[in-house]
Amino acid sequence: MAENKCAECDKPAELKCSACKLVSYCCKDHQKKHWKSHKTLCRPFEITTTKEVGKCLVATRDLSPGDVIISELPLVYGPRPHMVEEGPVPCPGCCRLIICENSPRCPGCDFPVCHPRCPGLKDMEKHGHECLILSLREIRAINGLHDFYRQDTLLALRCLLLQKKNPKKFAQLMEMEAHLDKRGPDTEIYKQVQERTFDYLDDAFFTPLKVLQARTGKEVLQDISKETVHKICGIIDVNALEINQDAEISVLYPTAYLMEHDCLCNTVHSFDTEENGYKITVRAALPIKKGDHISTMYTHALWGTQARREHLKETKYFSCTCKRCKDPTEMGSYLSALRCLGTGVDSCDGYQLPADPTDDNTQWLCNKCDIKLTNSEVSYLINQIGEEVDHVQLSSPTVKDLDNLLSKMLTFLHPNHYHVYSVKHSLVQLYGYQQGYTPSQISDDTVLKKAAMCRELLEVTRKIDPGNSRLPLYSGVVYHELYLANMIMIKRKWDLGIKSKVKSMLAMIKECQESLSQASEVLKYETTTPAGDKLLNLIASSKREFQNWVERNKIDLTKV
Ligand SMILES: C[S@@+](CC[C@H](N)C(=O)[O-])C[C@H]1O[C@@H](n2cnc3c(N)ncnc32)[C@H](O)[C@@H]1O
Repeated sequence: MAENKCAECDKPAELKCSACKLVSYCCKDHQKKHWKSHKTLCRPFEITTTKEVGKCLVATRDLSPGDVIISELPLVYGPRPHMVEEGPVPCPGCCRLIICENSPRCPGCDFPVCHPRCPGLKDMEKHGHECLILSLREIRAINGLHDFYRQDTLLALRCLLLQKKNPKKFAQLMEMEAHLDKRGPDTEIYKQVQERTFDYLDDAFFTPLKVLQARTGKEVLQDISKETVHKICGIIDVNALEINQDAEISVLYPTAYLMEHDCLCNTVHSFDTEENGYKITVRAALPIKKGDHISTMYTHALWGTQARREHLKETKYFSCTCKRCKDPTEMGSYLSALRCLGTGVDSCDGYQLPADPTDDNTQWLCNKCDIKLTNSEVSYLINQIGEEVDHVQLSSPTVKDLDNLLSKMLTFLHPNHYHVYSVKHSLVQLYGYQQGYTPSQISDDTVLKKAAMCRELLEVTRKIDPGNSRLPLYSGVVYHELYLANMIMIKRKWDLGIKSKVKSMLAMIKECQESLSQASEVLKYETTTPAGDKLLNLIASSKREFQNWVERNKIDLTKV
C-alpha cells in the first residue's frame, strides 16, 4: 500500500486531518501550518454508517448558515428517467424540452433533438457516446413515436457506458444503495424496469451491439446483464437529484447522495448551469453543530405527514421518523389538521390531529372533544378534497372559483392545511391581477385580505422550512405579493392625504421594505433556475418602484 505523505513537507505521514480524513501530516506542527491553505478545501463532515440510515454525513465542526459543505461535479447525468407518453421530451444533447413529433433528428442515431447541431450531440460526456450505441438500430421511425424514441432510458445507458469510459466513476456509482431487496421480480417496479428499460435497450440496441462486438472482437460495454440494468435503475431512483432549470435532468453526485433525509433538513443546495457542468453546492441552511447529521429533503415540504411518509416509503424504501413526522401538529404548523367534524351537540371548534402520525393506522383525535376518526376516514376525505382542488386549479380558476372553494374547504380543514395553503397561494397571486381585481379595481377589504393571507402563508413556511431550503420560490412569491398589497394600500391612503406620520402608514411602509428584502434573501440561491431568475427580476423592479416612490415623497426610511 502506498504510504501517505505529509501535505506540508512530503515526508511519510501517519496523522490525518480529523475533519476530512483526506490529507495527512507528519506532525501536529505541520498540520497547524497547513491549515491556512487547507481550511477552504477541508470537508466539514465525515462519512459514517448507522443502523437506521446506512451511510450518512456527520458534521466535524460547527457550521453557520451559508457555509459550503459540498461542492462537486456529477458522476453522470441525463434526461430524467420518467416515461412520457405524450407532450414534450428532453433533447438527448441538452435535455431541453422539445416536441418529439416536430423536432429535427440527431444525424447519428435519429433520436428527436432540439437542433441537428446541438453541441451536446457530439459531446462524449453528453449524447456523443450513447449515440454510437443508439445508431446501431437499423429501423427508423417515420414519425417521432414516444415508445420508439425512449429518452427515459438514456441515463441508465450513460451509467452503463461509464464501465469502459471511467471505471472509477462506475465503481463509485455501483457502491450506491439500490434497494434491490425491495425491488424483486414480484414487484411492480421490477416489471416496469424489465419492460420499459431492459427489454427496450436489449431488443433495440444491445442485440445489434453483441453482434458487432462478436464481429470486431472489440468490447464496447462489458456488462449489459439484466441484473446490472436493474441495479442501475434502482441506484438512479434512490440516489439521483433532479435539476429543473429549463430542462428535466437527473444527476448522480459522488458525495451529495450521502445526505440523509429529514423533513426539517439543515442544508440547501443549488446547481450551476449546464456550461458549468451542473456542479452542486450544498450549504448549511441552519446552524449545524459538530456531530449533527447533515440532511436534505427527498420529498415535498408542503405535503402533510401521511403523504410525505407514503412517498418516502414508495420511492426511497424507508419510514421517516423525524421530529416533524412525529409531531401531530408538524412543528405547530397544523399542516395536516382537520376541523373537528362533530355535528349538532357534538360540534366544537377544535382540530382533529393524528394520535401517532408515524402509525399508518393511527386514530385522529379532536384536541377539544371526544370525537375520533379512523385514518381511512381521514384519508378518504383528504383525497376527495385533493381531487377537487386539482380539478379547480387546473381549470384556470377565477378569484370567485377559488374563493368559493376556499370557504368550502375551511368547513373541513384547518386554515393552515396543505390543501388550503395551495389555494391561498394561488389566490394571493390573482388578487391584484385578474380582471375585476386589478390595483385600480380591487376593494380595500380584498387588499387587506390578500395581505393577511400572505402573512398566514409565510408563518406556515417559516415553521416547516425554517432554513428556506425547500420553499424559497413559494416564500419569494408571497413576500413579493405582500409588498404589492401594501403598496396598493399605501398609494390609496397617500392620495387621501394620510401621510407617513400616521402609525398604520408607517407599519405598511416598513412591511414593504422588509418584504422586498426578505424576498431577495430567500431567493439568494435560486439565481440559476428560470422561475427564480424571473421572480428576482420582478423583485428588482419592485425595489426600484418602491425607492422612487420613497424619494418622490421625501420619506426618510431610517425613521420608519
Ligand atoms: C440517497 S440514499 C442515502 C445514502 C444511503 N444511506 C447509503 O447508505 O448509501 C437514500 C437511502 O438512505 C436511507 N435513508 C436516508 N434517509 C433516511 C432516514 N431519514 N431514515 C431512514 N433511512 C434513510 C434509505 O435507505 C434511503 O433509501
